[in-house]
Amino acid sequence: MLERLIHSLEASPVMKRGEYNYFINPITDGVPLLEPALLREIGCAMVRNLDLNDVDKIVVCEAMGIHIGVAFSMMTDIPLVVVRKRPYGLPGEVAVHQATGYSKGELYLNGVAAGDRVVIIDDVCSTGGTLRALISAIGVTGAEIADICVVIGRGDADIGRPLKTLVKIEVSETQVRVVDTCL
Ligand SMILES: O=P(O)(O)OC[C@H]1O[C@H](OP(=O)(O)OP(=O)(O)O)[C@H](O)[C@@H]1O
Ligand SMILES: Nc1nc2[nH]cnc2c(=O)[nH]1
Repeated sequence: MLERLIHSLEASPVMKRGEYNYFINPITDGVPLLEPALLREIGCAMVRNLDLNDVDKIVVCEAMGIHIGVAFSMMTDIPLVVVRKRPYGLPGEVAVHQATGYSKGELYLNGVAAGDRVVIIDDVCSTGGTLRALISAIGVTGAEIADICVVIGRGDADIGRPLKTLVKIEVSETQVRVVDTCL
C-alpha cells in the first residue's frame, strides 16, 4: 500500500522557488504525468483513513486538490466543492487570504452552508497556510469539519486541528525522503 506514492516521491526532483525547496511530483503538480493507479492508490488510502460518517461535501482547493477530490468523490459518491482563486461574486461567497511558503493570494469558497458536514482534502501541507485559510472559510459558513487529510505532509505545521497525512516527507535541496506513512 502506498508503494506507488512512495516511489514517485523518492524520484521527485527539487527546485528552488526563492529560498523554498520545492519538490515536483505527479500528485502535487500533475508533472510529468499522473498514473491512474497512483490516483487509485491514494483514493483507497483516503477512504480507509477519513471519517466519512454523515459527510455531505468534500472541499478541495484549486488547482492541485482537484484531481484528488475528483477521484475521492467518484469513489465515495460525495459531492465536491472546489475553492477557487478567483471570485464569482455569488451570494454567500466567502473570501479568505492564503499564504504558502512561496506565494500569497485570495481563496473564494462557494457551495458550503451552515448545517453541512464536510471533509477537507489536499495534495500537500507544508506551512499549513492553505489549510488554515480553508478552515477559516468553512468556519465563516457555520459548516462542521468532520476530518482533514492531505496526501503529503512536510514539516510540522500547526493548523489548529487534527490533520491526517498519508505520507510524511523531508525535502532537502536535492531530494525528497519519505519518513513516515499512515499505515
Ligand atoms: O501548506 P502550504 O504552505 O499552504 O502549501 C500547500 C499548498 O501549496 C499548493 O498550492 P498552491 O497555492 O501552490 O497552488 P496550486 O495548487 O495551484 O499549485 C498545494 O496544492 C497546497 O494547497
Ligand atoms: N509541488 C509542490 N507543491 C507544494 N506546495 C507546498 N509546498 C510544495 C512543494 O514543495 N512542491
